[in-house]
Amino acid sequence: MLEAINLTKRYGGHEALSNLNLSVAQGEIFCLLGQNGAGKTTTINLFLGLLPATSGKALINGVEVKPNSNATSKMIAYIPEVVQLYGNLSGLENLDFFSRIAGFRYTKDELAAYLLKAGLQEAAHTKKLDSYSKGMRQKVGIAIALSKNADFIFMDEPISGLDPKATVEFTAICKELSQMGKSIFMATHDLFNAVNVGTTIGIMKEGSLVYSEDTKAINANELQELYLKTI
Ligand SMILES: Nc1ncnc2c1ncn2[C@@H]1O[C@H](COP(=O)(O)OP(=O)(O)OP(=O)(O)O)[C@@H](O)[C@H]1O
Repeated sequence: MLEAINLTKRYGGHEALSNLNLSVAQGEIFCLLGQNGAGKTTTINLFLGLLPATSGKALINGVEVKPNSNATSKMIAYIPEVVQLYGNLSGLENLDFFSRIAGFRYTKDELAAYLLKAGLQEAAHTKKLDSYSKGMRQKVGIAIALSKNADFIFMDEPISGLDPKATVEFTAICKELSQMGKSIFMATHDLFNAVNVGTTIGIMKEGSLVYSEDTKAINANELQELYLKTI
């Protein structure tokens, strides 16, 4: 379970996040919407332990992130908009490198199995990252998350810039991860995709969570109308 309890972040005099309260259960996909500057990335960075909270708590499985980020970082994986990998290494070599950094050693077959599970076709495994599309890079990012046995996966704008086929593939992988019991927390600007992949939708405005609802309660058109009214 991910939890934010009265989580607040100020940068100097500017309150970027105000008393955020939310929880994300096992298998849930929480899609956080909001305009540029609403506080989505700040929220993710607080859970990743990259920033100290001004007040309140970010908890991962009941463990407060900031004083224990060595422990909580083992439970989480992060997929940014552009997954940063080594361009002169192959997908397999990148996965080997990053899983070793996380403390895991896998055989070549095990690494290949993670890449396949993340949807990366075998023919690409030994090609250099420089030749990969954005969608293929993201699949390596997901394979890294799987190889770390991370139960909580944070994603910041993961489908921005993906073509429709890569978006559909990415959505399918997210749903599979959720069925495996992983919790996903995703910041996105894509309302349609949020309704499609999310189990919960949140809307953030000026650092406050102003809407949070089960996706079953709303369709894409209703969400668009609500979003435009809300922000
Ligand atoms: N390191 C920082 N120092 C000062 N202000 C910051 C810093 N990082 C973010 N902010 C401010 O905090 C607010 C929230 O920013 P944040 O990046 O969390 O928004 P966001 O919802 O992720 O936006 P976007 O959709 O553009 O990524 C903004 O007003 C931003 O300018």
